[in-house]
Amino acid sequence: MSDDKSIRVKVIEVTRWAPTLLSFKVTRPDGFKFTAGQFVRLGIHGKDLQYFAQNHETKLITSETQGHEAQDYEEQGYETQGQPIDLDGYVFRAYSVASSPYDEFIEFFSVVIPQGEFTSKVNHIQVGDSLLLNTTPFGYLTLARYQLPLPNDLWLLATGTGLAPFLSILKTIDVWQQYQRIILVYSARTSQELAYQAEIGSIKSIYGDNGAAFVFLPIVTREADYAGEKARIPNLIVSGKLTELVGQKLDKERSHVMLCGNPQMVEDTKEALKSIGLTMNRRGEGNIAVENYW
Ligand SMILES: Cc1cc2nc3c(=O)[nH]c(=O)nc-3n(C[C@H](O)[C@H](O)[C@H](O)COP(=O)(O)OP(=O)(O)OC[C@H]3O[C@@H](n4cnc5c(N)ncnc54)[C@H](O)[C@@H]3O)c2cc1C
Repeated sequence: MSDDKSIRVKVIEVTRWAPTLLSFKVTRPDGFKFTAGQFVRLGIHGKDLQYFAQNHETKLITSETQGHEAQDYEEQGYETQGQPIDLDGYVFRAYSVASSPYDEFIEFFSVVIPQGEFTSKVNHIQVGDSLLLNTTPFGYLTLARYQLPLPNDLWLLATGTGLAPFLSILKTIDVWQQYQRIILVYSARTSQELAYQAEIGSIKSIYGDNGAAFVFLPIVTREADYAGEKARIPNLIVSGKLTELVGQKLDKERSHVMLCGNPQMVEDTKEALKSIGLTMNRRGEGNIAVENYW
């Protein structure tokens, strides 16, 4: 099995936020273009990861069936770019791009599911490892889906790694020029799992200076002594507390809303938004756009 869209990319940076949460940057394939908010398919194979080559126990499990060690791939190199790659044994998953379309690298923000076929391997990635990136970008969680004229406010509501497409959107200059206010609501289980806080803190000054006003509302759902907001996003909408916390009304006339992450949160939030009069976006019209992660 092979395809000519998958390109070998090299891991150039890994950041660990929490035991089950990490980000990684990979080299950007020549000519690879995407729109902020889109996702790609990433492929992983234990033979391309140094950990599996070095870890004796795991090597016993993987090497017999998977053949090569990471070193072999260093030697075969990344010059396989553009050539069909044998995809046998690779596990592919959808991943939103977290980096800006203008960046020279591509960044991803990943959960680790201990029994997950893909992420149990991603958990061990190190600088120098390689992954496959299918260079066809997918998805409509992008600004292009909305018809002009745009309303005043853009609400970006994320749980967990559902933050990724919004980071990419916030790292474009257009979004800051097209809206008057951008509100990012980011919910995680614990404060440790609220990743990218420093980056979010400086994002407006880098990409949106003189552009839209920015409100960032971090929320945790499972940490009893967290000093900030502890609530679920749908409840905040229905109770009207979101308006109070953000200082801005979420309404049909002036808001676009994008939701991304946990399907239950997406479903409940959609219903909460509909209950206050917002509508799903179809063919450019309506307020709400969504992306489910599983
Ligand atoms: C359009 C799209 C974009 C995606 N973008 C990302 C992304 O940017 N980052 C990312 O980590 N994942 C993303 N995912 C999910 C990703 O494709 C995988 O499901 C995830 O990496 C787990 O893979 P796995 O093989 O280890 O486990 P899987 O067998 O795929 O999933 C096992 C279970 O883990 C849970 N799960 C899956 N993904 C997540 C998650 N992100 N957070 C919390 N629990 C989860 C679900 O309960 C799922 O049933 C995206 C999915 C879709 C459809």
